[in-house]
Amino acid sequence: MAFSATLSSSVSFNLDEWLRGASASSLRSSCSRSGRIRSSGAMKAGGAPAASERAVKAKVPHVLTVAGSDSGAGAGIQADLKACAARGVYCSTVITAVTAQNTVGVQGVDNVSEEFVAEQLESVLSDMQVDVVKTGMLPSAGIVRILSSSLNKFQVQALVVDPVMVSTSGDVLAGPSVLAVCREVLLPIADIVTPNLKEASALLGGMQLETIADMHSAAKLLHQMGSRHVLVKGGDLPGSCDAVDVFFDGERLHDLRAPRVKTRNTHGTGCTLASCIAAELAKGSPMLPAVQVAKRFVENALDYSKEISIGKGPQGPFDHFLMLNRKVHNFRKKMILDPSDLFLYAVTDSGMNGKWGRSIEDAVKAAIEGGATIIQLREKDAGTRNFLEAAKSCMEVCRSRGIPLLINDRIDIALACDADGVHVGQSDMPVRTARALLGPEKIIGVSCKTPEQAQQAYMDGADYIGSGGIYPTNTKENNLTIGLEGLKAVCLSSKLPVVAIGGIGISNAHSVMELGLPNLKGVAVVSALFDRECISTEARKLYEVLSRTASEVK
Ligand SMILES: Nc1ncnc2c1ncn2[C@@H]1O[C@H](COP(=O)(O)OP(=O)(O)OP(=O)(O)O)[C@@H](O)[C@H]1O
Ligand SMILES: Cc1ncc(CO)c(N)n1
Ligand SMILES: [Mg+2]
Repeated sequence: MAFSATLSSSVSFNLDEWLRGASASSLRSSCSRSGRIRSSGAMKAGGAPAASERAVKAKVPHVLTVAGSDSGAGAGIQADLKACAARGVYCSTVITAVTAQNTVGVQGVDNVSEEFVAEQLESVLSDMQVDVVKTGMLPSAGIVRILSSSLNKFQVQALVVDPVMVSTSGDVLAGPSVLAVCREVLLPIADIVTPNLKEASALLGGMQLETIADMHSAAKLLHQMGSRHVLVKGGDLPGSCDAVDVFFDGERLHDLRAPRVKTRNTHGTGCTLASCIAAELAKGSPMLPAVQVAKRFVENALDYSKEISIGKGPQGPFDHFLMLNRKVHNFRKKMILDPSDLFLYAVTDSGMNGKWGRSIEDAVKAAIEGGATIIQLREKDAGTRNFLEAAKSCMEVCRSRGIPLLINDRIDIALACDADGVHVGQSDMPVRTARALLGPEKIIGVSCKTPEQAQQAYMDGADYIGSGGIYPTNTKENNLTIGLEGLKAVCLSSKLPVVAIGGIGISNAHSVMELGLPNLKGVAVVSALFDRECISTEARKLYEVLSRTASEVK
């Protein structure tokens, strides 16, 4: 477990390997039992596994948390699981105590018996290849001793000790006898110990900790107790407008500063921080970057969770996955595409808006007013910053009117403004990659000219197909016109709903829709709306044509 001190100070650490995302297990092969990292030359001399061996099984970075359950799920085991999942690391759990806890405080604690903690440790460690062990609430001296002997029996890469003693609500989770054993058996084998101010003070026999200078002294003293690295957390430091933690590696002190997020939702920050450190170590990170990444993760999650409200007590949990405060939850009624949304599909064009002196938002508002059922922002000329600002405003316009908004091509803009989805062309981001980036609930449309492309779109997980150009158009250069025959071929072979696009307007929309093709759900238009003086009037007329044709075809 002497792994990380040498990692952070050793120049022989293989940075390339780490940047490629190598897990601790791959680093382990270059660690001797004493934890010294050999040079990459020595690694080669030792012989890398054959490519075929490496390809057989992908080792997943693995953290084992030995901690208590928090029924409110803000801290403890639950925070650890969420933190590791958010950082892309597998997390197994040995539960030491079950607490009845919420945002008000801790109403009850039931310790798991020492024998059963031992049994859980044996189950996990005898079977699974754990990279890093992280400890949280260890409610009795006996449990600490059992953990220590398990760690003796089963070697792991690193040990992260979060010496949980008191919950944020002030309830005691581990008494003084536990502290004494922690000092005696855990700190000497810890790669890092992460006390908050109260815990650091208690470990140091009641030392007063009120300033950053006090934290420096505490970090050095805790290092002398055997932990290879020390992080004294200053979340509770009075009168500090930054959240300052002090890191000591035995040689240098680092003040790690982050702006203090103004929020009540800080329950579980300590557990999360320690789990993130463990997760980064499991991926093969050296210690200081692991701590920096973990601290940034906590800051980011707190900032993102400022507006969420869970529980009636003074300290709420936060959201590890940065999902819960999305305004989308308030407005979005349907999560996936309703094919009827494709009926009158309006695609914006920055050139046309420029020509008519309109903002994108005004153009979008007018299109919706006239009956557009879905909007796509296709702003090929806009700079990223301006596009994002416009996209955010359009999102507000569309959300408040219940109309889906898609972004053409720019997955980054779609993510940044939380759009409903994207539309991609055959040479843009592949649908599968877009899906991986956007998640399962976003809408993805793809342009297809042929039945083969339509089949592929379905297999790749697209939600709809845009097929064209149906008629010649100036909006898209060098665009092959597939005509009504091409559209027919795509619609007949497609399992996905189709919207026709390219040169369609009031004069010819009827000819497209009267084909009555299965899966053809509507038409997409650019110039017919946006290159006209009154967008809403044109949209209204087009909507009428489409409705009339639809009822004729029925
Ligand atoms: N309001 C805040 N803004 C930014 N960072 C914070 C804030 N509060 C705490 N932190 C950071 O969160 C991490 C955990 O520190 P903290 O002192 O809160 O731990 P803790 O008391 O053990 O937490 P808990 O017991 O609630 O799990 C530290 O990196 C700290 O700087
Ligand atoms: C179970 C548990 N572990 C740790 C903490 C520290 O936040 C807590 N409140 N509850
Ligand atoms: Mg804590």
